[in-house]
Amino acid sequence: MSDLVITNLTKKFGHLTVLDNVSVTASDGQILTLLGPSGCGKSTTLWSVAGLLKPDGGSIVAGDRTLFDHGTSAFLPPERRDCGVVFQSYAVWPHMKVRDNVGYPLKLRRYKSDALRRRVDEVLELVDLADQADRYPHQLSGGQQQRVALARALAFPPRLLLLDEPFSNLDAKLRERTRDWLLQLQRRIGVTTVFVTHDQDEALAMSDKIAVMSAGMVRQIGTPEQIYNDPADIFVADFVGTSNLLEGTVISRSKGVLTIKIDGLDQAIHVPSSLDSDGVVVAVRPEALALLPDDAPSEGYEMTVNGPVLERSYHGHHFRYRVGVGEQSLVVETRDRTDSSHVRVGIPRDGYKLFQPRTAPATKGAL
Ligand SMILES: Nc1ncnc2c1ncn2[C@@H]1O[C@H](COP(=O)(O)OP(=O)(O)OP(=O)(O)O)[C@@H](O)[C@H]1O
Repeated sequence: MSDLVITNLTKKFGHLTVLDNVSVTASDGQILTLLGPSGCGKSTTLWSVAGLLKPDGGSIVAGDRTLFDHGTSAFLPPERRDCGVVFQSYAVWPHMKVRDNVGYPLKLRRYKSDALRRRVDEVLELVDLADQADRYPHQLSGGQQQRVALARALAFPPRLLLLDEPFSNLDAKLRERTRDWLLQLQRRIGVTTVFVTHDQDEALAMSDKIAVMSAGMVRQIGTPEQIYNDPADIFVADFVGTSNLLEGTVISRSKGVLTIKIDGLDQAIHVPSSLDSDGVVVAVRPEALALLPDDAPSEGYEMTVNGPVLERSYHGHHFRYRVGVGEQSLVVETRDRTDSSHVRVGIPRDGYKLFQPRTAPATKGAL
């Protein structure tokens, strides 16, 4: 088992910089998730850790072993890194029985047949596939094949478990069950894990730590709660979960308090902030908003806005309303039902965050 320390990792494909000084760490036994949109460099980072790609700069250290260090030209070949890798496509061998798939890495390491059989049985037990050992992959469901891939990754106890979008091919229900199951298993064996996904729900549910990436860079590193509740910039606020992003203009500032006019509304709000830009974006989660009667008092809220209900839909555990705010709109998610065509939306004091427009870092304060 190992800590993982990735420092200033850089990778180019031709002129395209795919990783731009990526630095991130995982403590022993943690699940570190690389989260970001397609093409942001998640898999390139993971493959660099596995040794399937050679970066152009930086270093990767796992425990007391340097896997890669550009400075000293160190590059440990993949077969000596002891990484268990699981890909989205399972990549199990169709012509081999389950037990032979799982035993393959042990065969490569010249395990004697008794020890090999014992370890294969042990790992199949671990992934709940003991009764499938003598079947072929095509006789198994997608979820079971994914567990064969996982068993193979765990057969020779890895220092690092690397999971590249492992649930993508599973349907929604199975995906959720497999995710819960994998989380429990990871906790039991305690192997340091790097998990790649573009699915924010998966990232929030699975991780000790999330690194949000975009365009080859790490935008924010934090616990799931930190990432969700205190996003560092608009990109993170928008990518992780749903955020309303209301654009506004600073009309005056005095002693650390900004007066802001939300575009399209006459109304001004006064908020403590050290932002020095002329424009601002108010980011607020749909579930943080309150839906009030049109004439409700505004006390207790930082801001209330009145507007027409443009859309409404029912989602089982909540209703979702889109409320017009001048030219903009706010999505409100609440258990409260209303049939009114015009409502008042309350934005609570600790329920929003101010950003400079685009990608500048956020001010302190809860979202
Ligand atoms: N072998 C390669 N040659 C050229 N470009 C590549 C190669 N591998 C990846 N890229 C490019 O590098 C960028 C990052 O790819 P990467 O697979 O790491 O992204 P990702 O975040 O994992 O995306 P996805 O979720 O779609 O897999 C992409 O623009 C991709 O097209």
